[in-house]
Amino acid sequence: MQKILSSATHAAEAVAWPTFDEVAAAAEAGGASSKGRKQRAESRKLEDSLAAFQNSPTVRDQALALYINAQIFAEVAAAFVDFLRRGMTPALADAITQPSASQAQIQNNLFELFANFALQNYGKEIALYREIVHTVDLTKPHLWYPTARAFGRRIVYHAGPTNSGKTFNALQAMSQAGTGVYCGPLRLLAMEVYDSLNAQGTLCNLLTGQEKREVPGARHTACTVEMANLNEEYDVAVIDEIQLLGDESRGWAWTRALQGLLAKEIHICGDGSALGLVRSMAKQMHEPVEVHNYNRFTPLEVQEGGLARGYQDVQPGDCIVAFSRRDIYDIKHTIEATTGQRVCVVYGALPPETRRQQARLFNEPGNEYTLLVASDAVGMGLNLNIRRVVFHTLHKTEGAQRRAVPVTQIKQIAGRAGRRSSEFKVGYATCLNQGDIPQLAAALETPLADLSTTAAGLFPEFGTLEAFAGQLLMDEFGAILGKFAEDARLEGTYFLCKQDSVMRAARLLSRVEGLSLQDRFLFCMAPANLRDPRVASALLHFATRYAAREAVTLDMHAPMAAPKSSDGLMEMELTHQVLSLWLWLSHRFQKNVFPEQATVQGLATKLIDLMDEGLQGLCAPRAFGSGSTLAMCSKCRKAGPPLEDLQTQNSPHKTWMCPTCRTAARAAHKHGPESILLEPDENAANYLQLWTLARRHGADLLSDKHEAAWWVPRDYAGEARAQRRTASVGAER
Ligand SMILES: Nc1ncnc2c1ncn2[C@@H]1O[C@H](COP(=O)(O)OP(=O)(O)OP(=O)(O)O)[C@@H](O)[C@H]1O
Repeated sequence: MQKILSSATHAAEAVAWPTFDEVAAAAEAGGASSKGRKQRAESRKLEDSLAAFQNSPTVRDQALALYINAQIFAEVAAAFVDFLRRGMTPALADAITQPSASQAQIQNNLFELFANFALQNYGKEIALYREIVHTVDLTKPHLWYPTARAFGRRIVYHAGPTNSGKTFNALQAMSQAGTGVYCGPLRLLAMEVYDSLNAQGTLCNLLTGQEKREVPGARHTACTVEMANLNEEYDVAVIDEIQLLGDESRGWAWTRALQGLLAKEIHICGDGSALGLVRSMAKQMHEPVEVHNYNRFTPLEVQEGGLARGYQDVQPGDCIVAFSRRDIYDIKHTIEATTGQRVCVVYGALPPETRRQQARLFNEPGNEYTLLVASDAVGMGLNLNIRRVVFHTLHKTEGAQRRAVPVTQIKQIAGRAGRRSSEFKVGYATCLNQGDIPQLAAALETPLADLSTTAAGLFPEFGTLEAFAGQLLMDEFGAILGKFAEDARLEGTYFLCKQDSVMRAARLLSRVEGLSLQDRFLFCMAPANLRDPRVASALLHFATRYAAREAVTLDMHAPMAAPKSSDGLMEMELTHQVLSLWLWLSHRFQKNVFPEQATVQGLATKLIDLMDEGLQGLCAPRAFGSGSTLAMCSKCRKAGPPLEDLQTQNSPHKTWMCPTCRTAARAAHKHGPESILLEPDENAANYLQLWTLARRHGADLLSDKHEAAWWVPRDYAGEARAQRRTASVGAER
């Protein structure tokens, strides 16, 4: 502020400006002199100058430096102009209207008077806003962890491509230390580390959002990064996949761990793209960074040509990567039907235990499971005996957008081929379609140094939000969060993580009364796929019971039998998600409010067993055996039933179309080519209402009821946000 006040004295040497005290005394004395009044009445320039000051965006911005925000500026500026009119001495009128001064000079001088006026008359409002601004000052998050700053830490960055031994070496350092913690991006990875350390004889606990396994005597812990305990002291901490600092939703968890862990040595593993960012964060923290560079153990080669005859050309050891659940099962079906080989599946919506079980089946030599079909979830964590990665496509459909798979992800996924611990000494990568291969080759050739993670994510801790809310006197959680995002001050190194899912939960729970701000914060932070109405209604139900001070029990029973179809399996995946949500909450609220945790855990385990069993039976090769030629959708080119099956149905059509494309074509015919696929993702609470509405408007429900998408006439789109939904292969933590 000092700077602003003194800057006001540059201008208008020609006529001396009265001081603030002189103007205030004149105003106090009961008004301006008659000359002042006369001049005020006569001089348009005087009024124009005052109006220009009051409406100037520059002045408005300058006022922010005085902590006069946009909300109160109009009021303060109007009161100030009124004050000037009351204190309009001839000297002041002359100064404002002097012909030799520019508008900017006059505004500068007026600003000095304005600053004094505001400080004297709006001190309380200014102090309040100053506090708010400081609460949301996210420019120096490393200062949020004073104990860590005083701990004398050292950062060791293990940088290299996939399959180069980074994690192995970091874990060696951790297991050899007296105490240690591993912070991983997935539950599955935390479980792998927990298992392997315990198997080696280094006792290790497991801590994820959903479970806590304490091993007596353990001095090491494997956890998911969000669960990192910043109050515990360690000799060595490992933070895996450090480039996820830049993840738009979860980046805050890596930033928090990197800045807040109390460990003498922080070993971070990643592809090297975050090195620059980590160096600059370390500089702020005054901590040294030591870099260990790694090279891949085995070569990785691109295979030209793709799969000439489609999935009939797969070979044992192949991992096909697709980006939607529906594609994964279509491919599994096609391969099993045409080749007679058995296929394992791995995708994010499967519980981690099931994914590990599928990986074990695939890795085990001598069984019939020689192939794997996976989503991008395969890119991290599992040790797999993959010879070749085959990309089904290099585009992902997210919401309404079709986007190229990012280069870092292509590298990470393709890098799974030819793992050191596997039997394959060279890894290969290719694409189903030959046309995608140049994109694949270019991605794999892109040097890691060219990919940089430029900013780290942040998300407010509850305490910060609470202080902010207290000052605003707001109690609607969604509005508080929105205002926080609006007012947050950030600088280049940091960004505020996306809040979509938290906001969605806030809207869903907005009518539940009886939740404290902290309760609401916890319910909204729970990892839950609220786009699914069943999960959304479960969250609503849990919060409502909790708010009514009733025990939050689960009225669920384990299914009697393993699922027999992909739909049946999806039902179980959803049930498992609800159980996971309940377990996550049960670890954060009192045990008596979420009772019988062990029973729910048991139910989840039973469900996982049934899913494992179901997956083994699912899509077993049908009687028509291998070698059948499958119909191919004339639009999307997905495989369908065997051609001979279609022929026996005396199908009059020479071409075949899959149910999705058929529905789309029917919708285009009925509603016009402009018809669109609608998904009500805005607020899961009104899902059923939208469904009813959409049906009433004649929308066509897609064949897969869980995909919750409808083709509707374009003019219906105004009633809800239209967006294409992809099946959830979602990321899990
Ligand atoms: N020195 C070693 N001795 C024995 N096995 C090793 C050694 N280094 C690495 N490995 C094995 O090689 C494989 C790849 O190592 P690691 O997982 O550490 O690689 P990474 O660079 O972290 O890869 P990613 O990022 O893909 O996980 C693992 O199976 C690991 O156990």
